[in-house]
Amino acid sequence: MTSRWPRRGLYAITPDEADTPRLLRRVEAVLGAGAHWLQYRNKAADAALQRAQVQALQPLCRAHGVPLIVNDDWRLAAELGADGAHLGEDDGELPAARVALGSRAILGASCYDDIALARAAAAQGASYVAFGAFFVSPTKPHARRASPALLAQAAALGLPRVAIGGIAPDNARPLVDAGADLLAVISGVFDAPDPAAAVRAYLSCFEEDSRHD
Ligand SMILES: Cc1ncc(COP(=O)(O)OP(=O)(O)O)c(N)n1
Ligand SMILES: Cc1nc(C(=O)O)sc1CCOP(=O)(O)O
Ligand SMILES: [Mg+2]
Repeated sequence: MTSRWPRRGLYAITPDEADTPRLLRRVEAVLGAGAHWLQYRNKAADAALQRAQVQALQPLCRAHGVPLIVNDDWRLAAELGADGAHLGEDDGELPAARVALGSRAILGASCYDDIALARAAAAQGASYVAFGAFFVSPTKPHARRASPALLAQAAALGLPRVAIGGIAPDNARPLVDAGADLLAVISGVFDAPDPAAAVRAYLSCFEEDSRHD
């Protein structure tokens, strides 16, 4: 996984969008502006719509050289040949997902505010560990909160560290400074008045020479 895809950057996550042509237009703008990874997440869609939307997103992601990661459902990811799956605490077992998806797939694990979960996920074949929420999330206002210190603690795992939860262009840089490799964002990108400009603002947080001291 680590050699095929970028290890740093913006990890855009789709909003709950029922209209598939509109979803594709929204995602196209975000990938065209330089987002590095895409997660398909639609908590409001039934299984048929999820399947159709993953299939619709696959050629778009391929055209942009961006991996498509399916939220929650590793079986769907495996069946459709997606680039990976993201699992939270209620989404099944990482070892089974790893076997089904294969060694080259991206397998993400939610670790919330818990370094022990991250150590266990790494031992069970996760490709990255995700911590959050770092700020109040408009998408998930009741998400448990994580401290940036976790990002430094997780460095020893040797896996990309993903930060999520209420991340905006103006609060993201301290997370990158604390060790976040990928910023995972829904509303800050897709609810922005200009999503492409928002993507560029997040990407600037990774630029060494634009760093504020
Ligand atoms: C990159 C990333 N990190 C965390 C999550 C949250 O996963 P989960 O806790 O399973 O919650 P839902 O997304 O399923 O509501 C994620 N999806 N992506
Ligand atoms: C899906 C999700 N998981 C979280 C966690 O903390 O694990 S926070 C979150 C929502 C992220 O959306 P936004 O960028 O709009 O805050
Ligand atoms: Mg989940």
